[in-house]
Amino acid sequence: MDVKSVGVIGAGQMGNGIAHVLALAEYDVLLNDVSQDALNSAMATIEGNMARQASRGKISDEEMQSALKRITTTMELPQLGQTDLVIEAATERETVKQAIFESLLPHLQPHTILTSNTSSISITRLASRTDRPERFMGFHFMNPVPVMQLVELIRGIATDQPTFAACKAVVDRLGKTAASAEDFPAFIVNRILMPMINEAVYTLYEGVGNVQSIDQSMKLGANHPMGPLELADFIGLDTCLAIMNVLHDGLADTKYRPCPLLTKYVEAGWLGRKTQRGFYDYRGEAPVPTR
Ligand SMILES: CC(=O)CC(=O)SCCNC(=O)CCNC(=O)[C@H](O)C(C)(C)COP(=O)(O)OP(=O)(O)OC[C@H]1O[C@@H](n2cnc3c(N)ncnc32)[C@H](O)[C@@H]1OP(=O)(O)O
Ligand SMILES: NC(=O)C1=CN([C@@H]2O[C@H](COP(=O)(O)OP(=O)(O)OC[C@H]3O[C@@H](n4cnc5c(N)ncnc54)[C@H](OP(=O)(O)O)[C@@H]3O)[C@@H](O)[C@H]2O)C=CC1
Repeated sequence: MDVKSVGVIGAGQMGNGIAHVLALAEYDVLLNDVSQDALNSAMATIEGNMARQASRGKISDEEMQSALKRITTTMELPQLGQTDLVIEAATERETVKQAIFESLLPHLQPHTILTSNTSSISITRLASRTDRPERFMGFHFMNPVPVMQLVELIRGIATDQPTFAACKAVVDRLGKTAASAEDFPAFIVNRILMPMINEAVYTLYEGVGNVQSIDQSMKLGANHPMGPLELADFIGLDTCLAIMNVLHDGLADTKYRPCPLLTKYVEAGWLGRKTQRGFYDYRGEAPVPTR
């Protein structure tokens, strides 16, 4: 199937990045969120990121202008029923995702492929609640979407080959690299990355190091581009905790138990960059460690 139009649900940091790269690859994009503020700020972010790419000669001004014209925003979820491919990128909570698919189903064209950008949740289980488990997949971008090369493609137990091929063709047209992952909790990248981040929070919780020494150690000692706590703030501490809970529940192994300090930050509403406070405080000129 030839995908021409894509609906993106959730205009947070992932949804805006996904809309950005799809529009530059000449797909028509319909971006949806429950909040008009989120849609407005997503468009402002996309414009700012494209302007930076244009200023560095990565894209031309014409490419930027025509990409921006290809993105339409809407708070009306049913409108996305007209698209060929839907990528759900709303909050990492299974009940939220299920409710979205339930509301969207009556409006879908028969051929529309449904996908989720979930970081961890079972694709098979999400698919089983829809009318098209064979045309349902995990389509997992990495953050920041315009920069990161990888997209994990996750087949549910029922996903058919034409659906996989259509999604792989989209990844190819984006100029990104697809990695196939089996449908088990958190797939490949987060199965490995998130326990490392959780362990960094335990290292902080047990006083082995402070925020600065932990991040500096992993940057200078292991050549990571960001320290694990800086990366956790970048991803969102609510998302990190949600992924750890999926690993813990899904694999029933105590080695995945979320660090109580991670839970405490989330309960405080200190979710990282998106709320201006997490392991660092971002409200001043430079980030300041909170521990
Ligand atoms: C949780 C999940 O489900 C899965 C995940 O996504 S896990 C998270 C995966 N992501 C990571 O691990 C990211 C780790 N961090 C990094 O790779 C780097 O720190 C980074 C790429 C984010 C930034 O790199 P940096 O060298 O420190 O900063 P910076 O120089 O500002 O950025 C590098 C380039 O990316 C661009 N860039 C950064 N963020 C961008 C964005 N949101 N949109 C567009 N371009 C962006 C910059 O403009 C810059 O471009 P040039 O090379 O043209 O100058
Ligand atoms: N952060 C990351 O590094 C990565 C995240 N992901 C996954 O991508 C998804 C989105 O994450 P991220 O962008 O970081 O999260 P954000 O919190 O930045 O954005 C989520 C957006 O979804 C909106 N939303 C919530 N409910 C609905 C709904 N019913 N319909 C439409 N929009 C809704 C939220 O609105 P409001 O704020 O009003 O609730 C918010 O704007 C998650 O599944 C996450 O696991 C995947 C790869 C990397």
